[in-house]
Amino acid sequence: MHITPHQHHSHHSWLGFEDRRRYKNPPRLLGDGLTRFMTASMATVQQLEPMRPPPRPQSINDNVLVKDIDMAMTTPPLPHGTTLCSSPQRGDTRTVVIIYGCGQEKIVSVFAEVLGAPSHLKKSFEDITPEDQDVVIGLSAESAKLGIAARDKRSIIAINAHCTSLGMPPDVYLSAQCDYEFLYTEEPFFRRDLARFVSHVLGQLSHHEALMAKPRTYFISTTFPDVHAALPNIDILTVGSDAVEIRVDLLQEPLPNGGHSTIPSLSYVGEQVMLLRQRTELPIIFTTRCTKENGRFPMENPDLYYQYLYRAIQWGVEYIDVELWLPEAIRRRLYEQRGNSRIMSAFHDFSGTFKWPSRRAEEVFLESRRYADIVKMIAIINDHNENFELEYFRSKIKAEYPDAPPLSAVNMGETGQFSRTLNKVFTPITHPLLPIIAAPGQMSAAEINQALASLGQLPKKNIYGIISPSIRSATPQATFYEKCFNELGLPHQFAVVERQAKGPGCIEAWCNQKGFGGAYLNPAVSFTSLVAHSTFFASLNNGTGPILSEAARLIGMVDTIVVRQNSTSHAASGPASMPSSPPRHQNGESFSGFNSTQLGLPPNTSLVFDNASWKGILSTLTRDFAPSAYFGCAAVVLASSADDAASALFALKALRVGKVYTIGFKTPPAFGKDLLIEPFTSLESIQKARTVSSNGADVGVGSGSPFLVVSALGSERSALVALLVRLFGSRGGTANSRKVFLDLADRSVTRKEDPRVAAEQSGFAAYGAADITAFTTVETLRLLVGQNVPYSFVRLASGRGLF
Ligand SMILES: O=C1C[C@@](O)(C(=O)O)C[C@@H](O)[C@@H]1O
Repeated sequence: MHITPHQHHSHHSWLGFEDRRRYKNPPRLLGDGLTRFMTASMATVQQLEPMRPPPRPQSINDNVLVKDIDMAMTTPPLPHGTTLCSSPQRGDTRTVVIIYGCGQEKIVSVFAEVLGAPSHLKKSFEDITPEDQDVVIGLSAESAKLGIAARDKRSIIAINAHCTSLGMPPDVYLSAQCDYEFLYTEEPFFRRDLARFVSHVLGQLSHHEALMAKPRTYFISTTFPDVHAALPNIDILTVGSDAVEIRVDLLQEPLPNGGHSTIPSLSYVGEQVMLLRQRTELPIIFTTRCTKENGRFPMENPDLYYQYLYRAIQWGVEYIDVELWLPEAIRRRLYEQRGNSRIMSAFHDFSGTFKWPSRRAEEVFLESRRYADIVKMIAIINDHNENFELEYFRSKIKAEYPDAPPLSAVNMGETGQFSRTLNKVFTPITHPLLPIIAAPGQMSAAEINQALASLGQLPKKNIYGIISPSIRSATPQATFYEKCFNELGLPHQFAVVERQAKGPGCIEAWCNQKGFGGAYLNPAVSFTSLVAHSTFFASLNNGTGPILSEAARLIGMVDTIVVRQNSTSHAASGPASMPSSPPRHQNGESFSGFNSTQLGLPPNTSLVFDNASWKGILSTLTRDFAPSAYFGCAAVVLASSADDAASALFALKALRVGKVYTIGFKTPPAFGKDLLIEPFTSLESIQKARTVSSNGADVGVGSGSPFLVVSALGSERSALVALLVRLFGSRGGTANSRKVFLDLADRSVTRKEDPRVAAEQSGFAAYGAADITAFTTVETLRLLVGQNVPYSFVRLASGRGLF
């Protein structure tokens, strides 16, 4: 989404008269350019708040925050589960020890940089002291072997980093002894794979809770004998999937004699998992399906399953499929040792005699749930009615065991396909581009959606991109959304429409239609202005107004409007025709006084006002860095209004940054309470922040020279942004001091200086609007149509320019 900085009408000056005199001769170091900006911006930048004693930052999970917010209107809180994003956690705080191979010590500093910690090479485990807690320690594989078994596991987490490009498998002893193992290639090196791995194994990021909160989740069962074959099409294959299953039992490791081994070796499987993870951001499901359950893994030796499945946990695979027939001791061990991975218990019955309404079915469930985060039960049936028996079983389980792990249950074969359209948790899907289907009756995401649509379960809706007339080229966005709907088999229609301030083209008019299926707003609109003049929005939910997500509530800006059914009754399912303009009220002119039951939007429907941009920002920031790189750090946010800065501030709050210096806008009241915000009031204050040492007395409250610079200033301020970025850049520019610059403004239209170039020259990793837009689109589609369209597909399908 393009972020267009607002026009300001404020004539307040940034610095008071006193200050102006004081900075007539600003400190030399800061240079003339900045001085010119400060003088020039005096006329346009809003007055900064006087400094107040900053409160201590609070956790994003503190519900207290929400209660404190004064909103113009009280809105019902969003029920649990609407936030699709899990917030970053502090996670494992043990000393991270990276074991590196011969000549590979540089991987230690990459780990350190991703984690935002210093690194230090040491000679042995015994040399590690309690002072090293926040340091990433590197040990060579040779020296690590000597002490790894005896290390203090309470204070040390050992990661064996092995470069597969060197042609040797990892050392068997080290693999077995370490806590985790990171397999990587040198050329190309995928830093985002490392960031994802380490964020997962240290428990800083987890997608499981967010996935389980989604109304429906799917995973694609890949059936390739070699993952290489999947890679060219992986972006298309994974549209609509929330996870990718690697069927380890179907992998065929080539042997020198031209044949292939019955069981692929651990080192081959490790490489295959690495390859897949390098190319997809989706969580991976690691499956060793046995011969009795339609797989190829032999069953004579259950310990073999333990070896492979435990190794998958060490590789940081997100989901581990553990078959129920395995001895209890193995299932228990894997469950206990799963770390941040999740166990998917799996049960398949191919006998044709399995009955859902039986004591046995319930026993299977009860046994499965003992060591599971998700229970999967799959059977062959003979009669269509057995699909209804499964639905009865599903609802009974939900009612009788409300605290049990989610149940994923489908029937196989053509007769069972109906159940694949009804299952909501991790429905296995296939894709026409796969060599074989993984199980009889498997359907693709498009087939499931088409089936739901023809059964009236997925009514055709109108989904809008509501843009302001200033936004460029609406057509490519429409093409992109159409492509996605088409790929997913969704019946919806999409149109980009321009919003007017009032009358038939105003936002509420687009929303108040029978066939309204949701909208994104570009640019975002403030919650207060949306509801202040709208009797329609105010009339929703029996007069309590639209539901507001926690993000939208705090940010105050709405960029996504989601339609939600209030009760179990289904929406009117007749096909909605796409109007060229919203329906007019009878008297044509005024919308005041219309009520949602007469016009358009069906009764029992709520609208959820949400914000997807902050999630786009968070995903961009955590693509190449683990959340800990930001915890407690100082950040600088440049914007010409609080509205432009609010999504970024929310993302920074989620990342628990320590302190935020602001330039150009007034601290939004909602954030003043839970982020430590300090407006730059003078050149001197900038200078001071630049030079604060991170070893200073206030380490831990986010002081130290800023690690992150976020700019929401538009193209007309490019030169200024570049100047500020240089100012905060690392002087030495060593690998470990790489900082992050995030440019929220769309610069593709101007030829002005791109501040990202200046940022990269000054030791920053720089990200621009295209990245944030793509990540935001992922979130928007999840919110609007409940489907996961991976970032890589968004980038691919939207063309180079991204809309
Ligand atoms: O467990 C399952 C479900 C499945 O068997 C199916 O029926 O679609 C396909 C398998 O790949 C997967 O592991």
